[in-house]
Amino acid sequence: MNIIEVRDVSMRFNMAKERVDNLKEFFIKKAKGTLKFEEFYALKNVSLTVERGDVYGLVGLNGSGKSTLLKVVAGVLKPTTGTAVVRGVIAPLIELGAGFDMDLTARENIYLNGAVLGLETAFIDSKFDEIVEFSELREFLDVPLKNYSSGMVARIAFAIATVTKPDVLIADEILSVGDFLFQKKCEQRMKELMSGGTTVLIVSHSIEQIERLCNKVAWLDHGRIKMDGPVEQVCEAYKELDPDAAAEQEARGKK
Ligand SMILES: Nc1ncnc2c1ncn2[C@@H]1O[C@H](COP(=O)(O)OP(=O)(O)OP(=O)(O)O)[C@@H](O)[C@H]1O
Repeated sequence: MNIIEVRDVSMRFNMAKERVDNLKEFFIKKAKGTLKFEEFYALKNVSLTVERGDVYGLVGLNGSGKSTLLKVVAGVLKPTTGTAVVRGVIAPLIELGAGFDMDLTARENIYLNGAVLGLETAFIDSKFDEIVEFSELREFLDVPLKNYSSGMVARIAFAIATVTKPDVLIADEILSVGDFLFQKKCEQRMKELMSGGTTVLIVSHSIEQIERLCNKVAWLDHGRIKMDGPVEQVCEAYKELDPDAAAEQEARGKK
């Protein structure tokens, strides 16, 4: 049974061709019709299916469209064409700090972020200690999040998102900002969730991590799926990527 179905998704962004320094200038140019945009496709005809229980990895060079695809699956971005369907409750860990207010303390943010994820206050009350234990940040609970390091924010975000046993966990590189001990702990919790039936869609630049965690992988290249399938096969091919060929291809793409 497919829990995630992405069908023929393309995502177009309009990129400004010239620099506009302020809002006033933007509106004047807009009113005059002199704003120039260049269309850019971050994703082009992407289709993929994730089955219940899969741990699905996305790999690809910088700018290949991995985060954009995760955002489309999480419903944060509406694709220009195509559809993305997820059958179940999603816990998105997409952008560090999304769903947090940096001026509030960690304690307040646990409730705020919980509410953003649709959790009841009574449920957060009952899980509060578990979240704090997992993130190992008890002594910083009353410190505003703006004074946290990125790894500390990731700890809180991961602890809240995984306290619910979601149907689908979507994680974008967020684990990479945690130290190696915390990464281990996150992987352990992900494995627990997976054995409880959670499906995982994860982006990582660590091929070792992808090989350790995933059973299937898609390799994105300039917004298209270059290859997908069993983890060994795709990772082997991706690791073979010749840096000179990649640079040449990159240069051709920019022309
Ligand atoms: N909101 C946006 N407006 C314009 N262009 C965007 C926007 N978001 C992403 N892009 C462009 O889309 C392309 C794909 O970006 P994306 O963040 O999905 O890549 P990625 O594979 O996750 O890269 P990385 O490995 O560097 O995180 C990039 O060229 C990026 O500049």
